[in-house]
Amino acid sequence: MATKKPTKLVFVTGNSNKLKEVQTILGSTVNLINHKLDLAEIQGTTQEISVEKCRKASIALNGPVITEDTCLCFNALKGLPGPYIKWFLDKLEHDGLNKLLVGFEDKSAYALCTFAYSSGPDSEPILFEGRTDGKIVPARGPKDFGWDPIFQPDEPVGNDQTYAEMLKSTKNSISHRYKALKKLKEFLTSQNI
Ligand SMILES: O=c1nc[nH]c2c1ncn2[C@H]1C[C@H](O)[C@@H](COP(=O)(O)OP(=O)(O)OP(=O)(O)O)O1
Ligand SMILES: [Mg+2]
Repeated sequence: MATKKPTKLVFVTGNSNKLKEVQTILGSTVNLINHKLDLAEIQGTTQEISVEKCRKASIALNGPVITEDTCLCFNALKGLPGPYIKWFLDKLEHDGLNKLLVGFEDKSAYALCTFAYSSGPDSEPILFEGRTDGKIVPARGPKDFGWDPIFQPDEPVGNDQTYAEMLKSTKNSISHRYKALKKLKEFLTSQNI
């Protein structure tokens, strides 16, 4: 039997760090093509935001696409900033995000990744979620990717490092993104895409 050609997938994102992680996690099974577009993001639930963003990307490119949305949710704040973390991070930075939790004993948080796949402009996007629990801590480690320095995941067991301090390979084995991609990959395989 001939070996299957790598799946060709267009990933619409303006974030090069996301792209790098997705490429590393998917490896050679998928021929990932990046289309850089800064898509407008609506307000609403994570699911609504993800569906709309993917729909817009699929219409813009007139073909099959994947998009990805990342939330950072503080339990003491009932899940906020959630999908709005980009703007909170931009204005408050690492220190300000820590200060949001000063009045709370509960520093727990979770990172939530949602991939959306659309087979074309007329199809309904399908979502794949991955979640990693942890806590918000004062920034530690390299500052090259978003809120990585202030998020200390509960995994691997006994972990005391932030995402930023970890080896990339460790982050990519337990991250919200890894877990969502695993589901997306299973779906693509099952659909022979
Ligand atoms: O693993 C991560 N570790 C640390 N920070 C992260 C991670 N993943 C996303 N981030 C940041 C980027 C942005 O500040 C916000 C998500 O916003 P989000 O709209 O999903 O990303 P984006 O606008 O940068 O790229 P896109 O063009 O794919 O929408 O959290
Ligand atoms: Mg965005």
